[in-house]
Order: sequence, then C-alpha cells, then structure tokens
Amino acid sequence: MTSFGERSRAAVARHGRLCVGIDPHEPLLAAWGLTASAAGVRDFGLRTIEAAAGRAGFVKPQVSFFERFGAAGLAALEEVLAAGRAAGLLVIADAKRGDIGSTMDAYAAAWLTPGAPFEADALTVSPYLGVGALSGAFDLAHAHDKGVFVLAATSNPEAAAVQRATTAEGRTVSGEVAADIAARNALVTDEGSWGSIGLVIGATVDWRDAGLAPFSPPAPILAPGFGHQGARPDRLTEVYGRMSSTVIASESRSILSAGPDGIADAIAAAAAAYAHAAEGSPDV
Ligand SMILES: O=C(O)c1cc(=O)[nH]c(=O)n1[C@@H]1O[C@H](COP(=O)(O)O)[C@@H](O)[C@H]1O
Repeated sequence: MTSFGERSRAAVARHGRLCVGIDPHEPLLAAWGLTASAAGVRDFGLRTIEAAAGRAGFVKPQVSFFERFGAAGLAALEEVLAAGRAAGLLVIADAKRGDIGSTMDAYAAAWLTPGAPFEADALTVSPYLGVGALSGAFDLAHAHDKGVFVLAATSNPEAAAVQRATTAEGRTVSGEVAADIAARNALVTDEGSWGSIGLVIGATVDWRDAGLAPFSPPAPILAPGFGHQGARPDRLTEVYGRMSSTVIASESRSILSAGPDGIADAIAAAAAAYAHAAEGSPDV
C-alpha cells in the first residue's frame, strides 16, 4: 500500500482538489425526496458517492447526520463508507474524535483499522485534549497507510477565542498544533512525499492571523468553508498562499443542494472551479 499522504497527492493530481461533503441535513433530505430516517441518509449517501465517483477524488461523510438515527443510521454509514472506498474515492470520515490517549486509541481502531465496520481512509480528530493524546491514532494510521486530519484552525467564527489564544512563547494554539504535526510528519515521511497527518484549516480563516506558516514536509490541508460558508474557489491561492498546493477543498451544502438530478453536474462544476485555482503554487 501507499501512504495516505501519497494517495492524496495522486488523487489531487488525477481528479483535482475537490472533496464532496456528505452532510444529509434534514431540509436536503426533503428536497431529495427522501425521508429523515436511516434509509434516507443511506440513499442520500450512496447517490452522492455514485455521482462523485470519477468526478472527484475525495468524499467526506459527516458522521453526525448518520449517528442521529442510532444503530440503523450507523449501519447506513458503514454502507456509505464501504461504497466510497469501493468506488475508488478517498473517504474521510468526519467524526472529529478526540479524547485521552487510551480512549482515543479505541476511536482510532474503530475508523482506521482495515476490515473494521467503519473503516475509512482518514479520520478528522480534535487536538484540544493535547496533540500528544492523539499519538496512538497517528501510529495506527501510519501502520495501516491511513490518514488523520487534525483540527488546526477551524472555519467557524467561535473558534478564534480558543485557537488564536497565544502561548507563553507568543505562538497561537493553531500555530503550536501545526508545528507539532509538521515535526511528527517529518519523522516518518520520505523525502519529497506528502505527510499523512493532515491539518484542517478553514477557508474562512486568514492563516497569517491564525499564526500558521507554510510547513514541511507538505501534508494535505482539509479546507472546509468554501461554498455555503462563503469562501470562494477562485480565491484559494489568496487564502492559502504557499500552502495552496496541498489543499483539499471541501464543500457540502453548496453541492448537495443541487438535488439528486443535478448532483453529478454540480460536482463536475465545482471540480472545474478548483482545477486551476492553485496553478503555479509551489510545493512547500
Ligand atoms: O472537519 C471539517 O470537515 C470541518 C472543519 C471546519 O473547520 N469547518 C467545517 O465546516 N467542517 C465540516 O465541513 C462541513 C461543511 O459543510 P458546508 O458548510 O455545507 O460546506 C461540515 O460537515 C462541517 O462539520
């Protein structure tokens, strides 16, 4: 197998940097003619996967919308995750897990173990119990060529109060998280390759204000905030500067609102909008 970082790089080269978010909000289910139920989120997810296959490299099912329907919803999620991987998409489970180390290890096992019911290619995780508490997840991901996306600077406005707070050394919390991840990637990443521990940096955030800086080795940056939250694809290089080349741009509602008949075209159009967005941006 190839590392998640390198599989991400290959997916971006082949399909572009769009990630299709699978967020079956209740009004979207209604607009798609589906019920607010486990069966509804299953159909919504499977149809989105079918439309994304061959048109995008990544999908990101948002776990909450499946969890909402209990065991049946989670069974639907299992099907959606498996269908995405079978379709050749890189599947990022957006569960934002984070806990003390021993508990975090069990979450990592649930999402990143080959053959596990929730097996995904990568998992979103929160570092706010300490980046070190995620070590077991990083090790497991490395052992199985999986990926982890660590929340560094999230797209929501409430995040700034915590994430832009500064340490005694004058660095922002986001900057500390990013520097720690870069150091961890450097230990296990081959020269010239992308690291497999990615960062989440929202497209609504100015990375300079957030105290971030281009890091090395390069690693995938999951970038939500485009589309519904207001960030524009044509401003990608303005937003991410020298980090643009590894950005994976995630959109959910802006694409999903096209409905079941329009979703394939909406994905193709969104992919095209990012096609030239980071041209000329050097690998950092
Ligand atoms: O980790 C995420 O994906 C995430 C991080 C972040 O900083 N902001 C953010 O919006 N997200 C997720 O990205 C998706 C955004 O959805 P849309 O606003 O509809 O494109 C949701 O599933 C959010 O939970």
